[in-house]
Amino acid sequence: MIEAQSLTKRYGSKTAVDGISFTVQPGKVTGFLGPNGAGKSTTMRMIMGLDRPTSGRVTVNGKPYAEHASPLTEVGALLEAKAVHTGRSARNHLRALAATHGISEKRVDEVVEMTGLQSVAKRRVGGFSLGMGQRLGIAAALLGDPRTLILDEPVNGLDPEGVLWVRNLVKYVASQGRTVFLSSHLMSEMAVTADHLIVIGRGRIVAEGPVQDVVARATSASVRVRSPQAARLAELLTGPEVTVRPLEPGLLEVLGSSAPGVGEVAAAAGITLHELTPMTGSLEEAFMSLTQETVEYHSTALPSAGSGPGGPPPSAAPPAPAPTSAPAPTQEGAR
Ligand SMILES: Nc1ncnc2c1ncn2[C@@H]1O[C@H](COP(=O)(O)OP(=O)(O)OP(=O)(O)O)[C@@H](O)[C@H]1O
Repeated sequence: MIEAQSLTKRYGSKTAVDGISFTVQPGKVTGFLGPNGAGKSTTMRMIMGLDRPTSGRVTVNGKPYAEHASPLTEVGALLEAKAVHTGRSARNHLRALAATHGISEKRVDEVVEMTGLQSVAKRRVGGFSLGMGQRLGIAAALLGDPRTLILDEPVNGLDPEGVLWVRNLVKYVASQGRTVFLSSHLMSEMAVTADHLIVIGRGRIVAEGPVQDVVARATSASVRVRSPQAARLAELLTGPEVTVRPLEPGLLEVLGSSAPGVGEVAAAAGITLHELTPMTGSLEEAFMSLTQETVEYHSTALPSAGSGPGGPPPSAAPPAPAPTSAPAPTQEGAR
């Protein structure tokens, strides 16, 4: 279990983490979300004793990290989102780490195999791709078979197989009753991986709870209903608390009612339905709505594909220098 009480970190005049209190429970995957610069990495570094809180405290399994006699078996962490640049091979890197913590060579082989590094275990880590470096970082985090796993952006740079593997790994680790705390900017991945969420913005907690609750509170549910008598149905449904929007001929979006409610109204009026679908918001929508006030690093909207003189943008690169009238992305505030 990780427990933070009024945890605060200031760098000069910048308050990176602003008096947050939270508990990360064992037995579930807790996702840590927030826009760039929200304070996620700083919080994780304080948990690992790599940054000293300006005030407040954070403990892992009841003690500050540094006070654990055998920290690697207590907490495994991946905090650097880049490969370790070293002339050592991956296996030797893990062996060295294991040796200083009294961990067996057998465990080194186990984590090499678990993370899919067998074929490159003898290669110099310096030549690793981002994804292989991530796998090595995760292997190091797993080395002590820790009760608590902290992963900062673990899927960054991983291929789809790697992303799926991380998802299954953290779910498995949590199912063993261990504590898992991970950050990611990939909302779709977090939605299918985490059980519980802590969302921060500008160093403060803006939402916390089970994933479904966070999404339900921050988005509005609606009902999609398809009917050959859509206009008549819209008339009957519309009321002080119910809004109906036609999406296309014969298809309505109903806000303020439920699928059973819409079905009852239709049945009472003898209206035929071809579709009745409850729609819930996505985690991405919830995240945008929860953090819109706290985003420090804003991007400007890009022109839609094909609208500029050069046609669709050639790649995902930002439009700098701008080929159209769109200004280049701005950065507010300094990191
Ligand atoms: N060593 C440091 N010195 C000064 N400011 C720092 C330092 N480390 C972090 N900050 C600032 O603290 C704030 C929080 O940074 P942090 O890296 O914790 O955010 P984050 O949520 O992990 O962001 P990202 O999603 O971009 O990784 C940022 O404004 C950052 O610029």
